[in-house]
Amino acid sequence: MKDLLEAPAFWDDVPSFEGSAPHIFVVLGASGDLAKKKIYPTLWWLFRDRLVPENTMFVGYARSGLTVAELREKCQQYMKVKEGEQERYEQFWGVNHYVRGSYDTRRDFELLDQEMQKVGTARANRIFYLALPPSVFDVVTSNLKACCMASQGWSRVIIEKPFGKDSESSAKLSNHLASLFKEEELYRIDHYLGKEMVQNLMTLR
Ligand SMILES: NC(=O)C1=CN([C@@H]2O[C@H](COP(=O)(O)OP(=O)(O)OC[C@H]3O[C@@H](n4cnc5c(N)ncnc54)[C@H](OP(=O)(O)O)[C@@H]3O)[C@@H](O)[C@H]2O)C=CC1
Ligand SMILES: O=C1O[C@H](COP(=O)(O)O)[C@@H](O)[C@H](O)[C@H]1O
Repeated sequence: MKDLLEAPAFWDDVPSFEGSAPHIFVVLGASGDLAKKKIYPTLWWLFRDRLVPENTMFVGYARSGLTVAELREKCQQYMKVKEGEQERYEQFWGVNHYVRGSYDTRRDFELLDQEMQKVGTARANRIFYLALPPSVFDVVTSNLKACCMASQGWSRVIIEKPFGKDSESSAKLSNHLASLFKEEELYRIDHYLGKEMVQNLMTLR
């Protein structure tokens, strides 16, 4: 598995990296801990290394009334900006936007959709990252489905663990998501599986 992931030929052949297509990456819960410590730093490093399509916009969404400058300040200590990267770093924040809104109000998701229409084109692909407590996964995904799907491009929803707290709540979440999205539109992430120690479990055993 590790060999496969590391083989350059594997990545060279990936057909779905749409380098010139416009993309909008939305961080829901942008004001939170996961967003500042993991998501924005990772987005910055991908942007810095030109591993996201050139024409990508980022939109943060949360109930807190933040400006992009305030969001930037919250993330600052985790971004690890090195010498010589400042110009690219400014470019990164230059393509960032922020929308204030609640998780259970449809009107706010309509406004998020309007912002996405403003910053991107109709054919932009949309990626939604739920950096949110599991208590709002249901209502947020319902509102995304109702108001925020890409009109011409594709849409994807990414959820960070936990996917429920027992088999019943996990099944409930899975059924809810399956009622809204096709399986290929969903990504479930457990960043711990990317940790070196976890990846070395096979060797350790
Ligand atoms: N922090 C981490 O390192 C990791 C987190 N996770 C998972 O990621 C998700 C987000 O975690 P994290 O960022 O730490 O969480 P936070 O508690 O920081 O929540 C993220 C944002 O969600 C909003 N929020 C918080 N509590 C509630 C609530 N009760 N109802 C509605 N909105 C709320 C807040 O934004 P606002 O008030 O502005 O709307 C907050 O900034 C969780 O599922 C967590 O388990 C997984 C791995 C690591
Ligand atoms: O998933 C989790 O991640 C957080 C952060 O871990 P980090 O080592 O990547 O900083 C961790 O605190 C939490 O216990 C774990 O469930």
